[in-house]
Amino acid sequence: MDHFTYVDGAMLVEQVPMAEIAAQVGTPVYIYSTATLTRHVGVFREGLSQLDDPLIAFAVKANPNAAVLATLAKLGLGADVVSVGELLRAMAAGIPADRIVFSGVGKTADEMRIALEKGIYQFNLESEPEAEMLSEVALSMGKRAPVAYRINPDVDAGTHAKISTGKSENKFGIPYDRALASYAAARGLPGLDVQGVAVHIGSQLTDLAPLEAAFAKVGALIERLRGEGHDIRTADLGGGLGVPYDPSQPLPPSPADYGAMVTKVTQGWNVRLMFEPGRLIVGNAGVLLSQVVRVKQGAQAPFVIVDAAMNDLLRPSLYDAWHDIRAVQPKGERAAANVVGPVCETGDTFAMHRDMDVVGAGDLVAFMTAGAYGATMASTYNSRALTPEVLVSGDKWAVVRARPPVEALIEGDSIPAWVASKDVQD
Ligand SMILES: Cc1ncc(COP(=O)(O)O)c(C=O)c1O
Ligand SMILES: N[C@@H](CCCC[NH3+])C(=O)O
Repeated sequence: MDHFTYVDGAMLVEQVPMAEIAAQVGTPVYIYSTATLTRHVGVFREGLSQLDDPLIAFAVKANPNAAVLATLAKLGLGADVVSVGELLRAMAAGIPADRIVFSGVGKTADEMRIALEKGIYQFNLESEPEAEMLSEVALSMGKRAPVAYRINPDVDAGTHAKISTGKSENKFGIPYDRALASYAAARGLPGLDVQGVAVHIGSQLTDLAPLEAAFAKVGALIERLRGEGHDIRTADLGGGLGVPYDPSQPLPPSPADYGAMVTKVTQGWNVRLMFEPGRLIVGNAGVLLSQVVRVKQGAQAPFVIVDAAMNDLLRPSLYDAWHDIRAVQPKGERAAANVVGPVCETGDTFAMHRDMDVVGAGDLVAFMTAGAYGATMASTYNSRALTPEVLVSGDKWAVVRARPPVEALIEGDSIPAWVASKDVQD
């Protein structure tokens, strides 16, 4: 698989004028590559080429930027959404409702109503009370909701504990052992059309074995459900395939290997297969460009203080995630450094004792593999503005999310009269 590789100040798949973007938009700024997005969709599709009409529903949570979604919509992808906000964003970007699947343990009645009005392809239910609520909402609208149950196969995905979703202690899905009972109960709910089975065991998976084990459990369940008279027509195999973050680590399994495994395991299932890739599509299609504010002496290694922080890219502080950090114009020298942001938290650290390009104040650095779970997880902590986003396509680039004006940093709150009043009260 090809990656969004960055060589001598330019990305391999697409020439990105980093310095020009930094000068015009300012830093920090997320930059996405259309060519790389397109390539990743192609590589994933190619991996699944032995399957009959699979539905590839991009996990919007990985990158909900409107221009990114519109690019993926043009390439024919559907969407996996987990909130009404994501549903509306996906549709506004041109993804049709009949390619949208709604996941998540906490869908509210209002969210269900809107998704039913739009006519989405499938609700992935995660509990019996949720099934009962959806049935009631659908009946009140004179509709039947197309549903699958997401099963929890109790498989260890071998990834970071905070992004593992398929172990019995995780909040996701219905217990595998209760699945037959849950499906039987769902069949008795008149507002539901039970059409499928779903699974998703975690993210950034670097081994196919746990995926294969989970899919085998789905296959066995489909057979038993059919035996009990359920008309199972879909199987949603989720997302989760990992991407390379650290060039010194072995490459994760390729989409071709994944596709071969899926083709083998799902032989004879006779369902429409669905997939929910997120990171694989966008991870290596984006970088976070930042500028070095200053370099400060440290006890063991210098602190390179950059203008991006944990509020812009949370993954290193939340999961100790590793992102490659490269100088846009390397000087040919390397040394150990600690890369930190300006936020008042020790956890606002991108790298410790990292062997990296030597950089100084004013230099641009790129955080690689930042297209997935980057901007989407940003916050305004420390009253910092949300990071702007840029999309590159060939020799064109455009700001696809503007940096809010400084004034916006104090907008939104209101001070009630009793607080504003100068009167001193009790
Ligand atoms: C239900 C579901 N589908 C798809 C995804 C996308 O996962 P990934 O970005 O690892 O492909 C996630 C996130 O882990 C998820 O929770
Ligand atoms: N946010 C996580 C992935 C979570 C996937 C959502 N279930 C990450 O950055 O790796």
